Amino acid sequence: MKVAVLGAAGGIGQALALLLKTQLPSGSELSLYDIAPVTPGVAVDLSHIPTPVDIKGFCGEDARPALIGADVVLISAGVARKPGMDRADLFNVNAGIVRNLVEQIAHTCPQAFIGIITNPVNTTVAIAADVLLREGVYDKNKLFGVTTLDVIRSSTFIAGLKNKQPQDVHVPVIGGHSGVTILPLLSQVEGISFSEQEVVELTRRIQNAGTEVVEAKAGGGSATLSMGEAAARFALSLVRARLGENNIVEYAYVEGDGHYTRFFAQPVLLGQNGIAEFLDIGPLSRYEQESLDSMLDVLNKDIELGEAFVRS
Ligand SMILES: NC(=O)c1ccc[n+]([C@@H]2O[C@H](COP(=O)([O-])OP(=O)(O)OC[C@H]3O[C@@H](n4cnc5c(N)ncnc54)[C@H](O)[C@@H]3O)[C@@H](O)[C@H]2O)c1
Ligand SMILES: O=C(O)C[C@H](O)C(=O)O
Repeated sequence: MKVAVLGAAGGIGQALALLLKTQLPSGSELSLYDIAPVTPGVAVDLSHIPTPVDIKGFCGEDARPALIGADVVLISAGVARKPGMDRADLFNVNAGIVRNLVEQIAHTCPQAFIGIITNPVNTTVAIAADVLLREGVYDKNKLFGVTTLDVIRSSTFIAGLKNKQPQDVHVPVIGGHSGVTILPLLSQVEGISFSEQEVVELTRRIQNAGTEVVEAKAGGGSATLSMGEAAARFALSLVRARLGENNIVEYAYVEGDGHYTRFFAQPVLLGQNGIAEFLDIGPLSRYEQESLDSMLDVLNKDIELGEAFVRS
């Protein structure tokens, strides 16, 4: 099993690489790529950790040497937010980076599962899909926008509020990955009930959690360590599914049946060939249904921006 991380010298990339070096199954290969010249050194550094995971680092303009034979590719290459910006402000730089890297994936490891972390995820996933489509290798069951950070944040915040163990609190988060498009389904959290005010306040906190980190870092970037953990969890689920483990369900921003928008974060059952089944989002409360209805315009515009970028 070979996992490649593109953007591996960055804040997320290094945290993710560390977690993968220590948690990938025995015999796995970890391939680190970034334009930054430090990247081979990051790999040498990690290689001194005594785990049975082989690791190599690559830098420069050409990602292909890092991608040869990759089964799973995670993309966190690109710029991150500073205070006062929203995720859409990253589009101008990150759209081109994602397009370029996905072109190289299409030519080098077209069968790989691809997890897109680079923001704005609502748009970069559409870019990735249409690049793969243009190259004739798109399989919608193998492309994922990584929204796991919204899921783990929700567990943390609710556990804190309700005095529970975070690992026991499971929260579906649907829609997309920015502002109002992030919709936690608090009505589906088992064993916990919320007042109307708690629902409104928790939903807002989960939607603004990225900004909470950006402001706390005061110009030093956005979430990297919690995202490293989230991305590792998601990547390890992809790896386990690809190796044949059953019953792995994750939430991710994927191209489903288009019932809401072309891409939508929803639960998916993973299998050896990617998404084995697109699962239903389940019953919604009135508040959740109204929130869902009112996010669709925003999400559609984010997606159209990505589609137009690839067409241009
Ligand atoms: N999906 C999510 O939930 C989520 C969460 C947090 C951050 N993010 C996003 O992830 C991205 C990365 O964040 P970060 O904090 O790691 O940023 P960072 O600046 O620390 O790291 C980004 C890395 O990308 C590299 N890079 C830039 N252009 C490249 C290219 N063309 N090829 C290869 N590497 C390239 C840089 O050299 C750098 O090492 C941002 O867009 C951020 O908004 C997404
Ligand atoms: O908020 C950001 O810009 C980074 C990331 O999308 C997050 O949710 O933390």
